[in-house]
Amino acid sequence: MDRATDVDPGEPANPERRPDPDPDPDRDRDRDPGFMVIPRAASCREQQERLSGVVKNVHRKLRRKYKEAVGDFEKIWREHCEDEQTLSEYALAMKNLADHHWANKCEGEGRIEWCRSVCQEYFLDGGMKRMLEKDEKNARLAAIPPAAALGAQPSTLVPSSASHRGKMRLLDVGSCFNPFLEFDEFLTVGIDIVPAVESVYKCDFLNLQLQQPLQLAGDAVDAFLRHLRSPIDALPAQLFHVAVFSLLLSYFPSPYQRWICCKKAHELLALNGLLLIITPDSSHQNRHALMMRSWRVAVESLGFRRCKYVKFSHMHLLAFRKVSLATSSDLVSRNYPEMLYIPQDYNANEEEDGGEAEPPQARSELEDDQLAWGFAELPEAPCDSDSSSGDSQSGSVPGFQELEDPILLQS
Ligand SMILES: C[S@@+](CC[C@H](N)C(=O)[O-])C[C@H]1O[C@@H](n2cnc3c(N)ncnc32)[C@H](O)[C@@H]1O
Repeated sequence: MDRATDVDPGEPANPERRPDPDPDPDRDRDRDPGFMVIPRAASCREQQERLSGVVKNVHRKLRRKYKEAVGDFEKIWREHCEDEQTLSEYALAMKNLADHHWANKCEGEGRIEWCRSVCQEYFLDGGMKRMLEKDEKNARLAAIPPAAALGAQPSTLVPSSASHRGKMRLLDVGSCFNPFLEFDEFLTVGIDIVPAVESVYKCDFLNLQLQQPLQLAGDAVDAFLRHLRSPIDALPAQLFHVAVFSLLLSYFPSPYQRWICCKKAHELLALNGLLLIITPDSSHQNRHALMMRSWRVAVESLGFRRCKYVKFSHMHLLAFRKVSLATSSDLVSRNYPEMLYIPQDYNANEEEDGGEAEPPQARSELEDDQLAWGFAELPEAPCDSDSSSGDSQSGSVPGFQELEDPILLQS
């Protein structure tokens, strides 16, 4: 059993501590990794490292099991989801980090605020309308001679639904502590395999069943969402305006599960809905440009188009809009799921060195394919046809210990 889970919260883990001449109810909690109460004596940094250790151990253990079992993910995943003690400790640790260590914007780097502002701009301040008009203009330019296009009239095909009314229906996958619930502009549905708070529904997104879209008016759809019950096993397609994967995809040990998630998000979103992906990385923004390019190609192949990309010091933040109802992926000619890799997928010895590895040096055909156009992948790069302005913060060069799941380690 892992150190972090080998603790009975009802008993001090180390019997040598007894008898206690000066019993302090919080003292054992200070020492036991199973307790998530904020200790008085330990420094903020130590608390944060301990909590992030609990979280990182779960990620590592899952990756290790996946590698050892040579990819029999279904069995490993089932066992993982049944390990309630480990997952509850994980959920508490994440909530504790969010409540006590990431409350300061620069610690969690305002990822939730970023999602909020992207949605505001896109749905409420005319961003979607501008993008649709641009699409239409580009389509006209592609179809008719440029001279004629110069005299083209303003858009007539942009649907009136491009201006949003009512609440934005937001699905937060891996929500843990339901960070979007407090915002009035969203009708939030938070789901997680192990919710840290009651308002989050229990749901395994990997195994979520999809149903036919609801044929209901907007108000009735809202009512449907307000009456969901835990656990959620199935949801109708095209239900949401926004799907958020905040620090979700790197939880999974294989690119294929990340792919399944993106595919499900595509089906659950209405046309022109947004998929927001946030993934940890403390490296300088150019270091994993190839990886981000690769993610873009994979996600776009599902019928999305990237509309925003920002690099914060410790994470990448991407917004994709759903531009077609059909999924266009051709899995025969290109292995799109494999494109959703993360550095940890290639690190065989992460338990020993705790560091981060790069993909193998010898390039595969796939990487060769990407390399030709990969180097230009920079946040808000001019090649990003949909880019609207946005802050792009360059990352600081991380210390060695910050390399793996860095967001969980920063002080
Ligand atoms: C690193 S936490 C991120 C929490 C939160 N979104 C944030 O940004 O702080 C990842 C969360 O994803 C959840 N998760 C992992 N696999 C999941 C799945 N298949 N379905 C739903 N939630 C999942 C975990 O339980 C965990 O709470």
